[in-house]
Amino acid sequence: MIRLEHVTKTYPKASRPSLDDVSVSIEKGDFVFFIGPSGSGKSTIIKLLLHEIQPNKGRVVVADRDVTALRSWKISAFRRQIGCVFQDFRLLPNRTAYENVAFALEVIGKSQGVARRVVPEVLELVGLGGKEHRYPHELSGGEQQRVAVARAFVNRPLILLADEPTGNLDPDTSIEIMRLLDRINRTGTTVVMVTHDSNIVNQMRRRVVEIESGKIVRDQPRGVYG
Ligand SMILES: Nc1ncnc2c1ncn2[C@@H]1O[C@H](COP(=O)(O)OP(=O)(O)OP(=O)(O)O)[C@@H](O)[C@H]1O
Repeated sequence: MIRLEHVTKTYPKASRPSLDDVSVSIEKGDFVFFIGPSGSGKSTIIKLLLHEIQPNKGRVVVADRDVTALRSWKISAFRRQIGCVFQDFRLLPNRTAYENVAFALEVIGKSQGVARRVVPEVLELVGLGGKEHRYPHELSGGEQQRVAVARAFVNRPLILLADEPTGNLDPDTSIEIMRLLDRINRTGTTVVMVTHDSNIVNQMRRRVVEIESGKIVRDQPRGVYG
């Protein structure tokens, strides 16, 4: 589902590569944690997968597509296959939970009729039934992240990328969000998550890929934080 082949990324003006000859392969339906110290290159991987940045060397393959060769007019269709969740939720503040999720359908041209059917279903799935009409500021951090997960999942993406999704949440709320990601993974969605949260990694016992100074130093099935 995802392959990095000998990927090197050096940002402009940087003195050393942020990723240095990295190769990793992720199968359909996998659940993978990327861990490592601050600045080790984890978010750079996420940005490469989203085609936000290009590698200097190597190939990035996502959903059987060589992302490095993707034509610009194909980028938005490509990104539709990927749902994203971030540490800071990134909800639209002046739209309700329902509208935030419906917006993800709207931008890909789905009708309001489809939204009326699908959005309540997915909000129910993330445990927000009854809170559809709340604005983000009327929801707790955990609830806001549930909205973000619902928005990421509403198009049933092949891949869910989560960059520190529990970074702003307390331990109990973090576990609830992880349960949700686990459920989504069990529907066949490949989940790639960047995290510093050792509790979560140790509880989930999924594949762990550890990065240090732009290199993979550990790749372990059912790993722990270490
Ligand atoms: N746009 C940029 N321009 C120059 N250097 C960058 C840029 N983005 C990231 N870097 C550098 O690349 C390296 C890897 O950064 P990256 O954000 O991938 O790390 P990370 O592992 O996600 O860190 P954190 O856990 O703190 O989020 C760091 O040394 C960082 O300073």
